Amino acid sequence: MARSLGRVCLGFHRLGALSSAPPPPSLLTSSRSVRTIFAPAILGLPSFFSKPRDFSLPNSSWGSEMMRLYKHYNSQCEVEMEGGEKQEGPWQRLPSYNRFLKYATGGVYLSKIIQSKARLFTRNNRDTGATFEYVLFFNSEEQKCVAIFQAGHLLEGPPGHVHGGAIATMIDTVVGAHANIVSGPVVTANLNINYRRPIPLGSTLVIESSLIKKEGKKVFITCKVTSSDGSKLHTDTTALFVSINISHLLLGS
Ligand SMILES: CCCCCCCC(=O)SCCNC(=O)CCNC(=O)[C@H](O)C(C)(C)COP(=O)(O)OP(=O)(O)OC[C@H]1O[C@@H](n2cnc3c(N)ncnc32)[C@H](O)[C@@H]1OP(=O)(O)O
Repeated sequence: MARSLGRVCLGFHRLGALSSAPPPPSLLTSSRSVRTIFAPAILGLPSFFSKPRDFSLPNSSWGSEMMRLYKHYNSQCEVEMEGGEKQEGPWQRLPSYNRFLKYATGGVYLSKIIQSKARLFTRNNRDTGATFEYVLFFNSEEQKCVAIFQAGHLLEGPPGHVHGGAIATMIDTVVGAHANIVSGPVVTANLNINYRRPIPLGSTLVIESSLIKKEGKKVFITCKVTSSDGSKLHTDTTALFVSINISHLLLGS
């Protein structure tokens, strides 16, 4: 009983933190200005009991293109100054965990069994490399987010190629993270994707989002999916995000 109460309290504590007044805490790896009011819940806060796995770090399934691009951006997250001093660079790697909010919409708590099993689906495949392998980097000066994405064999749609819904998932993940940084808690209101060329399974892709404008509660973002060398455009997207209060999700309104 005490244990389950503890879990509920932890849940409320998280939500309290999410819905509290600005300024939002910056809870990513560095103290720079990335706004992460939603991120601790979306990306999953470390539990008190075990060190969570950061899924944005390389694993053995990553191919050479994935590693090359990872190193390219990661090397710009921290730059060495004259005299060996290290400073934050233009890019920030966004850590990524597999837990999500513990609550369902409709104002009803999920059953304890479902709560304990709930996971962010892009980060929940035990067969490493089989589905979504990706890492996100954010550049606050340029207002750009870049994901490097390796599409695993279980994402098949048309024979040998990636399912359109899986591509949409990755786009929504990138533009969603971007909008969240810009504006705090948001949901996708509109995602308009043009599919230009099929994506072969196993490909490494670059997904790049750019902020167009923020207008009141609305955030407009564009996004392109290209081949890893940038020579092929696979999709282009416009997206609209709308800011929400966290109670919007709890009440299912
Ligand atoms: C790390 C992992 C990150 C993953 C991130 C993934 C993000 C997601 O996928 S979220 C899940 C998918 N999205 C959803 O479930 C959202 C469901 N929809 C909703 O909750 C609501 O319809 C919501 C919040 C979008 C809009 O609610 P609504 O009550 O219409 O908001 P409202 O305040 O009236 O509208 C705000 C503005 O947005 C505009 N707007 C709302 N929806 C749309 C739309 N679909 N198209 C164009 N404009 C829209 C309104 O016209 C209004 O404009 P203005 O301020 O100029 O009058």
